[in-house]
Amino acid sequence: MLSAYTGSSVRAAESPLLEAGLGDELMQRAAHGLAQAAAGELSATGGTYGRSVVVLAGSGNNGGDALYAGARLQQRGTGTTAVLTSERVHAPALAAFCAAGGRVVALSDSTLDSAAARVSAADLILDGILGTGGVGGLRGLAAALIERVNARGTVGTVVACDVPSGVNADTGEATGHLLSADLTITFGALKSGLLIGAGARAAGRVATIDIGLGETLPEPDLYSLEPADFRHLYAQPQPADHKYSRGVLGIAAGSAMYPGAAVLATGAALATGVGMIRFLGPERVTALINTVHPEVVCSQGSVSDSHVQAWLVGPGATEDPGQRQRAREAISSGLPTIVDAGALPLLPDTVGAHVILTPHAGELAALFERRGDAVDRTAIEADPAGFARRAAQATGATVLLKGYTTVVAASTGETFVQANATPWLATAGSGDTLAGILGALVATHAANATNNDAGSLPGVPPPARWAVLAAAGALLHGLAGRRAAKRGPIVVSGLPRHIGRVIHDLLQDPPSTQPQ
Ligand SMILES: NC(=O)C1=CN([C@@H]2O[C@H](COP(=O)(O)OP(=O)(O)OC[C@H]3O[C@@H](n4cnc5c(N)ncnc54)[C@H](OP(=O)(O)O)[C@@H]3O)[C@@H](O)[C@H]2O)[C@H](O)CC1
Ligand SMILES: [K+]
Repeated sequence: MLSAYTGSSVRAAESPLLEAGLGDELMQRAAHGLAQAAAGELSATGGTYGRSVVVLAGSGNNGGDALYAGARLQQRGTGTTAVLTSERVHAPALAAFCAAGGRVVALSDSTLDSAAARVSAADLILDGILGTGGVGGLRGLAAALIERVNARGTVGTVVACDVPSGVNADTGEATGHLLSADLTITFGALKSGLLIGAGARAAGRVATIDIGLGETLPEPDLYSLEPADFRHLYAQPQPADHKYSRGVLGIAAGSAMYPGAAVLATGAALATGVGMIRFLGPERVTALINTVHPEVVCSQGSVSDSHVQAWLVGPGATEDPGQRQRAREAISSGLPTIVDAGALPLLPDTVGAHVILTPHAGELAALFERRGDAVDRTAIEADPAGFARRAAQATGATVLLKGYTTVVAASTGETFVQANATPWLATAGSGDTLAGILGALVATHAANATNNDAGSLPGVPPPARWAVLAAAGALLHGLAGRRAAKRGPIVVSGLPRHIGRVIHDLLQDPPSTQPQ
């Protein structure tokens, strides 16, 4: 499991060390790590000697890190040019850079175009314009430079120093022009903004350099499950198990208008592995489920008459009064319940953490609006972790917010971010399969909760266990999507096949499915 910290908390962790006079030491460690990583990138594409490197250096310590790293690369034989984007610059770092033989270009209206051309043609670019001290997107000459560079394109590798400049290290928000990185080398601790939203998209591969903050770091701001975590969270069948002890999932999904959502959610739940599924719905939908998934027990009955360990309600069930009634009863049943799509508007004022909401940004905006808290969808997309937390706190539920990166917030504040998905999963029916996966994980967990520790990870407090499971579901869904997309566009009804294969791979030691 990865732990990430806000830029502000890393700065706070640095401050006692800075007060103790260790500022230069920290910066040298950062610059060493950055130069090593940059040299590695150059070596992989033909070596360091004679290669052209451009250092984009802003006014603060981020520019200082990049200039010191540039000096080290120059000493290894690169031809290095620093483009200073501000009149202010970290003076000792610039002196070291010049002493190593680096060339310097001060950015001005008259040098903008030639500097942009140089950046575009460089073998490697170190982006040190802004780090954790940045406020808002790039401005002034720095913004104009990046706009021109993006218009020309880059031929070399872009390595971001700490964060891609202009990305908010706390939230991942990014406004204005941004130079997307191939690799981000971040210092002291992984920054939250590199895991979420625009920051995650701009960061490329991310590596963390230890600069000795160690004990001074506070509790993490965000967690992210890795493939190796999955087998500690998945309740594997035991020899004494039978279909009831494995967990029974109740599903009330689909309607005459949207029967397909029920098929997709049920198929994904079956592929995730569950003892039994009891399916409730109108006759037309149960007939379809019986045909497509003959192992499912179907009826037109009620929630209170169905003995299950967990519920999944809502996919494709928008207009159907019977399905709405079942959703209401499931939500108030006290059993773990996945509340998706058409069931979201039926949520009472407050629920417990065992109720897992699965909105996308538009559905979350509607949820806030129903509670008299008008929030724009784009605001949610810009700060998904902040709004998922706000929704979890307001409702008491566990909130899984779907998007390019999926965020899961526990009502107690612990937050998970999973960036395992592929844009190919942005297709109709994808959310229904995620809901099915979650339903199966929660039902098997509920059935197994007393005899194993599925759903608990060291370091994550027990109240967040539903959030951990939901994050595991997002991980599985994302990896299954990636596997499916290897053969081109995803056909969602074929996803269950990949879910099964990914589970098989994740349960190996070590897991053979790696994030790509
Ligand atoms: N503290 C340490 O010893 C270590 C820091 N590390 C690195 O330092 C950065 C954080 O450095 P800091 O100097 O605090 O901030 P930045 O380098 O990010 O730059 C802030 C200055 O940039 C200007 N600014 C702010 N917002 C913008 C913007 N939107 N567009 C353009 N310029 C902006 C502003 O200066 P002005 O003169 O313009 O007011 C800020 O002062 C951290 O990210 C690490 O890379 C190392 O980790 C080592 C230890
Ligand atoms: K940067």
